[in-house]
Amino acid sequence: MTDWTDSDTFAAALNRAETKQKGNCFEDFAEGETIEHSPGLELSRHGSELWAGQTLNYDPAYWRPSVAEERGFGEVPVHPDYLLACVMGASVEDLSEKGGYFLGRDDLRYHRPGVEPGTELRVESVVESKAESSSRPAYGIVTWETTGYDAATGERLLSYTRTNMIPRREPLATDGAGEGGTATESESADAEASSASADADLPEELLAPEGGHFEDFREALDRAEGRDAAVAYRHERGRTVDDTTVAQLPLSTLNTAKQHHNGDVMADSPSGEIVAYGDVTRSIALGHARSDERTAREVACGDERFHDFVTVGDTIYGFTRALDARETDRDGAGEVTFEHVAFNQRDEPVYSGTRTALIRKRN
Ligand SMILES: CC(C)(COP(=O)(O)OP(=O)(O)OC[C@H]1O[C@@H](n2cnc3c(N)ncnc32)[C@H](O)[C@@H]1OP(=O)(O)O)[C@@H](O)C(=O)NCCC(=O)NCCSC(=O)C[C@H](O)C(=O)O
Repeated sequence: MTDWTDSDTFAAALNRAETKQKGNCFEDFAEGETIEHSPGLELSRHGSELWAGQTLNYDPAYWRPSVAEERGFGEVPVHPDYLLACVMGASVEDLSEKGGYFLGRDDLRYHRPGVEPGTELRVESVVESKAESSSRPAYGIVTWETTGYDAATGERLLSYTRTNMIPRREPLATDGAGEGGTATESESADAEASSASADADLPEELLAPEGGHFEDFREALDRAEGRDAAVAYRHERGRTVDDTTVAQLPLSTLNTAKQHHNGDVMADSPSGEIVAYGDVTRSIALGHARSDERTAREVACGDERFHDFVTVGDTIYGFTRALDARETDRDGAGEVTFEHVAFNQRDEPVYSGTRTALIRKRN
């Protein structure tokens, strides 16, 4: 009788057995196709608190009923970054579980402020475009528009477009040119020269707002007006990425991308180990920025890019540039647009994106 667990027999069995595939390759997506994702989870207060706690997002409106009520929320809503991760999480199995880099996201919109725990999600994506990658023949580049709905009412909660590199089933035939690899010496020399001259490109003065209210951003932007100055500052906090942030947070939002939990597969990838989910990196940087502002509501994000891998042991810091501050007809708040950059302990940017939020005024 065959001993299937004999090591040679088992190795042969593994070699011959078909692997039941999960996820989709580049070839599986058709432009214009609509993909209805499996239902995903019911938003929970526990999940929201886990996400917000681990990413240092401590705005009490997402923790305490009395503060939520003061801010005009019916009950304590789930944190917007957790909502985003849950919408994206439900889409990963169909869109990006095969692996490949999360390159960026555009046009993130929060359609309903204050989404309550207990809301069941329905998530849908449309394949917006597909392109070959000229630098990486083993991958293609796919952009989807994803929308998360309240399953009970059909109301849109959040939407965005995101772009990933997605493995091809069959790598493109190439002449070997442009396959990536390490930077040549002359490229490295160029990089050094450009870094040396980069400081010269910065405005003469980098100004920080006095406080975190709308008026503080308006006043700092007014001060910078007409001068060689920008409103740009860094945040003191850092968060070292650990097993919880790398694997637990994405898995708790049903994100099955192997990059975050399968060290065996990732040992053969460019990072050599598991990497942080882009939305964890982003959420930590936004948490640092929000800790230095009086946020009333998240409005939108755009031009989000993931510049480099984050692995366990890396520390994520935040840098913010205030771009604009506008009066609104909303009582007690004005609208501010920022650019946020997450960077690691080597001062290398790992994420950047713009964000518009309603910022409370001084009473
Ligand atoms: C991904 C990188 C390794 C790429 O770096 P680099 O080698 O410098 O390449 P390029 O910048 O030239 O980009 C390669 C090609 O990709 C196209 N590209 C890049 N960004 C976009 C974009 N926003 N939209 C469309 N196309 C884009 C370029 O044009 C190039 O095309 P081509 O020349 O034809 O090949 C590096 O950036 C990197 O390491 N980034 C970090 C990635 C990361 O860590 N992401 C987060 C973790 S993974 C994750 O979160 C997965 C998630 O759970 C999920 O399921 O999605």
